[in-house]
Amino acid sequence: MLEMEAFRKLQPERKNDADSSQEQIELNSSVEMHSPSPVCHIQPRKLRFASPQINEEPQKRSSPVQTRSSAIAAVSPPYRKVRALRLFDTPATPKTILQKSRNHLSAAVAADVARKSEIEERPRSLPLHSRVLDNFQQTANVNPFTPDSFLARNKKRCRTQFGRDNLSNQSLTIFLNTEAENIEGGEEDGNVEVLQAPKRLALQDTNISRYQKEFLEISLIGIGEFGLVYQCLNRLDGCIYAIKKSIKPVAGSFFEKRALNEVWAHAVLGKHDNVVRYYSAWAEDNHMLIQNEYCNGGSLQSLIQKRFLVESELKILLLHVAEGLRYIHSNDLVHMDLKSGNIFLTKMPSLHKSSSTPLTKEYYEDGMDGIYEELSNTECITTYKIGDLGHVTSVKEPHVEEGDCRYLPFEILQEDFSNLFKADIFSLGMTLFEAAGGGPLPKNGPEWQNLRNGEVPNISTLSPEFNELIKLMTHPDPEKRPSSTSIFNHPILSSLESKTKSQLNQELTIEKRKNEILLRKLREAKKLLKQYEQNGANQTPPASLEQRCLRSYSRKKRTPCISSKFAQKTHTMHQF
Ligand SMILES: Nc1ncnc2c1ncn2[C@@H]1O[C@H](COP(=O)(O)OP(=O)(O)OP(=O)(O)O)[C@@H](O)[C@H]1O
Ligand SMILES: [Mg+2]
Repeated sequence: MLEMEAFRKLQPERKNDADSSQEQIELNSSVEMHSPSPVCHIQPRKLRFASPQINEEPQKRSSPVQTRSSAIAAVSPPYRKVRALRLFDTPATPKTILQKSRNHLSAAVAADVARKSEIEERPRSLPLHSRVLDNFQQTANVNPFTPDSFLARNKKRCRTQFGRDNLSNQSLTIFLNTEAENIEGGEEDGNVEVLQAPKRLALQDTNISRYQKEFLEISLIGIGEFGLVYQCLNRLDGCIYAIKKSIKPVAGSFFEKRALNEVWAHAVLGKHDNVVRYYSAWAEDNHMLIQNEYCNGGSLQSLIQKRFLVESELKILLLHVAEGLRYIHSNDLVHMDLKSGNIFLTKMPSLHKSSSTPLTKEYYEDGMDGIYEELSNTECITTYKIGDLGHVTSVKEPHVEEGDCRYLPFEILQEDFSNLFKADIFSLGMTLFEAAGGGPLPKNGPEWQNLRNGEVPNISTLSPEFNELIKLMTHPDPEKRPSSTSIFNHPILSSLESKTKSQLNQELTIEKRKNEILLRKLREAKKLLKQYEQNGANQTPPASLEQRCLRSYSRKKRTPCISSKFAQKTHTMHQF
């Protein structure tokens, strides 16, 4: 209740702090833009700001002997974002990462930055190319989510220094090993201070102007708590991308860490079919920009706002997201903000049109209507992708920045981070429940508690097995929840799991191509037959061809809608 009280108190404070223009867009929610008439779906969610008094509050932890259900009942509402602010003096004047890292910048840089920050409150762009900073040019971040970075696990943040032209994996590994050894040695000597790990490269030092030069902005497609997302065309490669631009300048603010975290996570995880693909990231005018794959189907959240998913669709959603999670978890990372607003859809036409002559009306009139229709129909294959990796953290060194409380399990709000994989499973269970029509999900109160007490209501449109699986995924005991791998192998997905999605896609494509080839052959054969008919009875067609064509023709006549059954259709074609 204290937290709720704090939350209420904070609302006006937050409004006062924000300038009026940014107030319009700085929604505590994810919003998707729909063209041509943009509609904003606002979802009140995360608490991001807190007063100093709250930070001073002693942290409330449940007694270890307290039962889970009574513990759940004791906490309401579940807003815990205040924890994040313990790092800072006040929300308005955070001890910035930039300030903290000054010791590690060269004297020239430090002096420069200090002078500039005195002059102006808001950090200014310092283009990379306009600065002559030898030390700076030899620095680079080491992504903390890569396996290499674990070699230097003692380090909280890394900024490495190595030869300009030796930026290979090998040199990086050597560097990290040396660094780790140095740190160990330093600890033995009791001289940890001297050997303290360097801080990361600040965004302010990497500002570069790319957005206008490289991209053509098409439209604003979404507004989140952290960023504005634009659909952009790359001027050079001609492809569409989603570019997420932080709403505020992040350099030197609390959000700098969040922004870099998202980039680091994307760079490590953006190579799976069920995770939004990452292309590049840069700092511009102290804003963070992330160039990602554009998902043309929008978010699951926007789909749910139009209609709920039926069980067959939910199975695909479950399969895809479980696969994405399996991949994330296999890297010892966790998402921590899985929800319908952070799952995106891509829709690809299932028909891979060949370069051959397209089927024409003639074949439609020739009784090929079913096949014509089927081949002309560009049905879409939906792929669900996990996006918004801003909360990703490593299970080995968790820095948990809690996501949306509507999807979070109780143990996370209790700061029990012992089984973070299962926290993602809980969030996925809640997402399925919401997508099936169980929403809108509560943010607090008895309903919120019931959902975390194992009392997830049955959804009448779902099979008992699917309802059971949702219950298992949202079980109050994290140990009882299935892992991403066991969900993937669950009997409910057995019909889908026997072949992977890409295998099925490939098979479908091959079959359709075969079909097109056979249709072309049929067309050619019919042409020949017509020619023979026109040339008169004196010209006898070769016996084999005549036989083949007639057989096919008669079969086609008997089954004018042969396309309705794919097997029947291919059987017919194979008569050739
Ligand atoms: N790759 C993408 N393709 C298409 N649309 C996207 C993409 N990324 C984001 N969007 C749109 O932008 C919205 C906000 O994106 P995102 O969730 O990444 O921002 P955020 O600021 O991190 O949000 P949050 O409020 O969840 O922290 C999404 O809900 C979605 O509508
Ligand atoms: Mg989001």
